[in-house]
Amino acid sequence: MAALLSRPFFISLHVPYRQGWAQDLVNTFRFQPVAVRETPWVRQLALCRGCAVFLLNERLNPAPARDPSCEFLYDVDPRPTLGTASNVCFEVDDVPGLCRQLQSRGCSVPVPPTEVRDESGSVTYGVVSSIVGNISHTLLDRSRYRGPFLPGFQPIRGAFSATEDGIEITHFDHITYVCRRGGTRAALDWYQRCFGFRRFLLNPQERLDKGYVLGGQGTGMLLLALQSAQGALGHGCKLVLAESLSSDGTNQVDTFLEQHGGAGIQHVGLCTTDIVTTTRTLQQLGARFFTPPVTYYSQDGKAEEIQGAGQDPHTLAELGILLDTTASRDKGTDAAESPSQEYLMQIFTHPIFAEETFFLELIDRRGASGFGEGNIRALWKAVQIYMDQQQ
Ligand SMILES: O=C(O)C(=O)Cc1ccc(O)cc1
Repeated sequence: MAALLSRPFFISLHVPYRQGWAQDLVNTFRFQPVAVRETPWVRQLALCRGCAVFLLNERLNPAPARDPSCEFLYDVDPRPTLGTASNVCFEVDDVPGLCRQLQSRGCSVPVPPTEVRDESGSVTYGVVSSIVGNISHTLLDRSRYRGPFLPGFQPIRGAFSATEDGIEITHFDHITYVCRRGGTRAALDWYQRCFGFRRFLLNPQERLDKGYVLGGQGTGMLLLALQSAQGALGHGCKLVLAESLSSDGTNQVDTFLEQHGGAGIQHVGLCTTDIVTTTRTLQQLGARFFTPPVTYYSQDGKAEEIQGAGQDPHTLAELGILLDTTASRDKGTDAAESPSQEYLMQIFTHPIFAEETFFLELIDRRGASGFGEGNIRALWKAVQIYMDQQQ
């Protein structure tokens, strides 16, 4: 029996010491610090917005010995020389059973099932390595724990009130991986076989055997999408796998591989219920977003498409928000044309670390559970323009 995985409980970021990323997530994106674990060697800070939790990990001092206080709890150390998002934690019922099953399928389990407890109860976790780059998955059973976060962490109270500050972020919508060339199929098979994820079509144009190919052969990228078995209920996890098809190595996927030093998590989609207000507030706080090419809003029928969806083309153009009505509702692998009132809106931040690697996305789904072909093309072009300007 494959595991039934729900939305990630947390996504772990590992950052070099004193680079200020925690401050950025708190001051610019208004993630709230909820719990901290600090030893002389490591600092782990849980930052939360709605149900989206980032665990920000910093090594303060080189580990002198194999002692638990030198290690990151609920994770493995990817030993980064640069910022990286490397762990996605899923809550599961039976950690020992799932770890045994994964091991019998040939998976590496760097942290075997381990119990951690404090006065509020106990949790069991294990960590399994993904076959994609530096990614690992923490499998966690919190059912016996009553504390606010996890044992080993101290709660932080009253940092600021996250209510009614104009930022409506509810949960992680999807996680997009960049795979090495030729690696997406193997990643697809691994997540299907080991975690019971199911393939879904990004939009009605995608062919099941080919995947979604963006741009011409030799220039673009290949995308494949998966969702966890609970995805159909709207509480699962969506994964998007991207691979470069370019022959000259100058696109955003190749740039990620080069600057990240291999495959890994490229971006995380944060679900919002009000993308216009949230984007405006975040821009005022200093967040920087990719602006789509000017031709995006003037292309044939775009203004009508936006108006038909009940949105204002001027507002979306002013903020740089993309809107797409081609993203299909979840119909498994037999996606059909979706009614026009279903649509989604997206906007992508600039990379949040010093390198052109990891970024965030805001996504506002209005009935559409796929991904917008026009939006992905627009992001692709916007990033190409930005990268050309950086050179
Ligand atoms: O639209 C999304 O959120 C995706 O996840 C698709 C995607 C994948 C890779 C890119 O470099 C850009 C867009």
